Amino acid sequence: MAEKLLEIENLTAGFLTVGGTVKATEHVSLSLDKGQTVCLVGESGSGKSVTSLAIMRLIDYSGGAILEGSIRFQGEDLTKRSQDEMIRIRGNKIAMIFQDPMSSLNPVYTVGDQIAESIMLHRKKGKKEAHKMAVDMLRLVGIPAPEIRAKQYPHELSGGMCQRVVIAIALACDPDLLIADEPTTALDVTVQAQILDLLRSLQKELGMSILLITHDMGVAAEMADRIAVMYAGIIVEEGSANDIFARPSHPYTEGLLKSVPGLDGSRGDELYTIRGNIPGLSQLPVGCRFHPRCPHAKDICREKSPPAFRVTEGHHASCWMYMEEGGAAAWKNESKPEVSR
Ligand SMILES: Nc1ncnc2c1ncn2[C@@H]1O[C@H](COP(=O)(O)OP(=O)(O)OP(=O)(O)O)[C@@H](O)[C@H]1O
Ligand code: NI
Repeated sequence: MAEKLLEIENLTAGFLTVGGTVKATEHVSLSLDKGQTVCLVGESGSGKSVTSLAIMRLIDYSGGAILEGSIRFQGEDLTKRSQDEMIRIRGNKIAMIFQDPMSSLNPVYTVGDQIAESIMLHRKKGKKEAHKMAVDMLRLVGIPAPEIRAKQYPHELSGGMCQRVVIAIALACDPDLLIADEPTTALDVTVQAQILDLLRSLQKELGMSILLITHDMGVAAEMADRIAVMYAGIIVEEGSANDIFARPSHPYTEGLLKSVPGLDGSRGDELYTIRGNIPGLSQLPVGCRFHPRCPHAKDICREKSPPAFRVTEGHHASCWMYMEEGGAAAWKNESKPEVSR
């Protein structure tokens, strides 16, 4: 059995607003094994970042709170830790990188200084050694002429290089878990592919686990061992990447796949868009949250929220079509002809 690193159970997190408490994630369960990459995928506003902020307990600082559930990391429940204890965990065992590399770097310090700072803080090294290690880190993340680059400021580096520096800073503490929230969204496609390659090779080399947050199924296809699809604050489908791509079992997942060129086997000349928009937190529909946009919605979908049904071992989908045997096949047949093998 693979070793569990992170086990989120029933996580509900939300914000206090003038109109009362709004829940940005509800009953989210997700787990990640040692060395694994799990992708959390969904449209903008689905609650991906809130989930990562909850894991890091940074949500407490953005006007939010964990309302229910547990987050077991290496066997301890992070929801029960004090912020002082979290500071140690955040720096040393869990690292996080964000979408915009420029805003994560300090413009007035050289990149070498910034990496060295992180090394001094987390690895208790002296200044000289930390600077030497910073150059090694720059080399590790694939920056050419690292000795020279270390003495430069962020504005002297390209966006892709800055993101490599941000990754170096995150890895300076040798984390067991790296949470990457849309790490390549701000970068152009070629650089994006390079950064994803880098993350993959670093993961192999360092053995860390990655929770990768993305709205892009193409990125998930490249990176994920497992995929959790999030919609309006809940996980609507979860399974191995192979299962999700071979047999997307929630209409929302299928919509996401159809909207990416080439992923569903089509040539991508006629791209699909899921009709409508994701609902706001204060206007969540009754029943299945996806039903107003779902091409297969039935009466029950408008009335009751579906539980997670088992599609196959380790693959679940929260869609009423799974209630009756053969139901899944029923909606699949409406939208796609049977593939003969
Ligand atoms: N500080 C906050 N106060 C109130 N509501 C918030 C706050 N932060 C996020 N939300 C709400 O929580 C919901 C989920 O937001 P979240 O940032 O997790 O989405 P996301 O899936 O990461 O989207 P994106 O792809 O745009 O980053 C949204 O409806 C958002 O408006
Ligand atoms: Ni986000």
